Amino acid sequence: MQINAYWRQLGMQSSMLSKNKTVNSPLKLFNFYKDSSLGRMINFINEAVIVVNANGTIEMVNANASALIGQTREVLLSENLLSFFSDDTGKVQSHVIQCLDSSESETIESPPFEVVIKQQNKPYHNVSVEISISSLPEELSANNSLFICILRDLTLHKAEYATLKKKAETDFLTGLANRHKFSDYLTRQWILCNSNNLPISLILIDIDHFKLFNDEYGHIAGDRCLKRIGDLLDLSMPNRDTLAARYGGEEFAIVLPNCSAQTAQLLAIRIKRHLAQLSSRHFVFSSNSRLTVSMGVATNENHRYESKESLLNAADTLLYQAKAQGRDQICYL
Ligand SMILES: Nc1nc2c(ncn2[C@@H]2O[C@H](COP(=O)(O)OP(=O)(O)OP(=O)(O)O)[C@@H](O)[C@H]2O)c(=O)[nH]1
Repeated sequence: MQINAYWRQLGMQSSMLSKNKTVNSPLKLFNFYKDSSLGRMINFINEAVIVVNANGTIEMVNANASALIGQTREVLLSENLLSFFSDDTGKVQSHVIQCLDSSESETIESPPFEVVIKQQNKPYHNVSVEISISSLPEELSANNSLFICILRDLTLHKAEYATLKKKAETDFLTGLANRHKFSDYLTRQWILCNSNNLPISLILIDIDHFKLFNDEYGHIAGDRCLKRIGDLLDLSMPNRDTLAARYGGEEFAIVLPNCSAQTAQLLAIRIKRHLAQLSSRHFVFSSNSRLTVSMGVATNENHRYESKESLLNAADTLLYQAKAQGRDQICYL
């Protein structure tokens, strides 16, 4: 494909098209470069390496890069690097063009940036890649501005990051969100609900006399009890926006964005009923009484509270009111 026609097809600006840069046929250049020291060197680099000219046409490519894109070297050589990017916004294209559009005397070393590559051998399969672009010195370019692009597959890195992030946000014992995640989520949802004039509710749940349960059955049974309560809360969440978290030792919290006071109260009643059923079956003291919970429910409607901290304080006060009034009950305004 003619290079200028290619750029037009990509919708490039006419100023870019009119740049008077010397561009030889890629195949001709490939034959020229493949036996050069540069050509031999990139084959030994243990990274995916692509050399492009100022128009983005691929002039050299090593085996790692060819495997990453999922296309043979021969096919890649007649293509433009940008045609393999998945770039709906066009931001990556403009950035690459900016890097390649340097004057010939200028040395370019772009900080690495992320692009998504459409893998050619796996339809609809995209891979996130970090790319850095540097201009090659004149003696290696044979009078033709050349740029070396190093591509690093981010798939493994992203998977590891996701695993670590999940771990950092999860309570080890119950598998619910931990307090850190709860706090972040409440902050985000508080801002979102307030800016959209939507209510937001909070339920705090504290197990009654849990110390007695631990004293009677031991800490391992206590842990099992916390885990089962966590599972039940998780199963009771009405939608994906609702977040159940372990707030402290034997305390749980539920964030309910876009949820009215009435709906939050009904949910609290339902959860308490389910917990009572679970308790009657599994968590009964030798005195024959079962494990119970106390709950505080607060809702920010019509800007009742000035901050998320005030909402949290309100739910906490209501929870302690439930404790003070004899436990095993729900308090709300
Ligand atoms: N097994 C187990 N126990 C825990 C864990 N975290 C906190 N606890 C126990 O929870 C109990 C909390 O005791 P308190 O704060 O006195 O509260 P309580 O006995 O539930 O009494 P009230 O809240 O006043 O009804 C303590 O005995 C803690 O050891 C945990 O991860 N596992």
